[in-house]
Amino acid sequence: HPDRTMMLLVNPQSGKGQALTFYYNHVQRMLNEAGIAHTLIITEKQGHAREIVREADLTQLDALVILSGDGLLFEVINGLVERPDWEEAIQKPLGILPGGSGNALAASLLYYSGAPPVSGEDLLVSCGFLLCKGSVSHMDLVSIQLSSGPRLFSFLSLAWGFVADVDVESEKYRHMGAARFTIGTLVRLASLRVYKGKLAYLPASGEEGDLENSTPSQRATEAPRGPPDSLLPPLDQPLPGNWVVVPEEDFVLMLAMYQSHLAEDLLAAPESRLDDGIIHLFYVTAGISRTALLRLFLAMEKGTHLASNCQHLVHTKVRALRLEPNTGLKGKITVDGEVVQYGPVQAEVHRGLSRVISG
Ligand SMILES: Nc1ncnc2c1ncn2[C@@H]1O[C@H](COP(=O)(O)OP(=O)(O)OP(=O)(O)O)[C@@H](O)[C@H]1O
Repeated sequence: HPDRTMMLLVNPQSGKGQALTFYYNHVQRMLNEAGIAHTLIITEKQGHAREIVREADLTQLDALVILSGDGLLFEVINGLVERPDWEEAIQKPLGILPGGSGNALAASLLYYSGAPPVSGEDLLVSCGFLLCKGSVSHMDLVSIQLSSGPRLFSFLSLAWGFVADVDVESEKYRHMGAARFTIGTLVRLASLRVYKGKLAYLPASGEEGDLENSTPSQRATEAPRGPPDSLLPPLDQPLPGNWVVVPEEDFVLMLAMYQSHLAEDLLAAPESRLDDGIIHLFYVTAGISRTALLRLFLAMEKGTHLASNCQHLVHTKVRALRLEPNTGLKGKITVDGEVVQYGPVQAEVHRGLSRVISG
């Protein structure tokens, strides 16, 4: 009898297109030796994993594991939340084996475990060990409301401006693996620009309190999937008085992170923990020089960017935030690295809503 049974979803196209090779070279043997039975599912197209997870019988499974980039896990999480039994389904332990080009969650899990940082196939093997050890932790999810469409549940990041542009534009360098972000950053630096918008947040310190006379901020037409947002008024309504409005309206980037790593070699939020219930909000205001911005990104490899005392970089811990970009100007917003509708967006952290195998 196997000790555990898992569903393993593999995106053969992720990263440099080596995920299946990784499976046959490393993962299959590791799982067999650890007594973990697994059903291998090779995803065929975008949205496939989401469909499978929405319909799957989860009762016989101990975990859902993906061998891919962060994009596939985003689909799995949102597939779970869309189920009528979402409350139970979102508790199903998730596992991640890095096969993509970003692999931010995999790198974050290794970092939380205290092991020294590694990348590429070494990261895969290390994450394989964490998976086989099998201890499970809670993981924060952040609900994301856009001006239309259902809520999204995010485990990694919400980005606007420079970082979102690099994320999207560097897609074409995917075959380079993790180096894609370095190349993308250099290319974007050459055409550095300002993004205009309004940013506000609810600080993580002090009195939070749920919304008084809580107006449900989910649209009435939306199926009630996922926990309600208790800190956010509807997107078109004013914010409560305990929110902080950022005085500047000219930005180079906004990045909200809830894991430590933005990519394998980008330690963006060194203080972040899996289930601390905190969104690390970073923004860089306009006026920063190209050199200073480059220096920040280089420092991020070691996670020392916050010690650099850059006047244009602000870091604060929040429970919720709202961004209203000036939509007259072009720009991009990404959630866990996936592009979403450009326009007003707000987010609220749901502490420990999901569970992940963290070793
Ligand atoms: N067989 C497939 N062909 C094309 N796209 C797929 C396939 N299977 C899944 N996808 C989609 O590809 C997208 C990217 O996947 P994923 O994020 O896992 O890899 P990646 O982009 O290489 O990695 P990263 O997000 O780390 O950069 C996801 O939206 C996923 O749904």
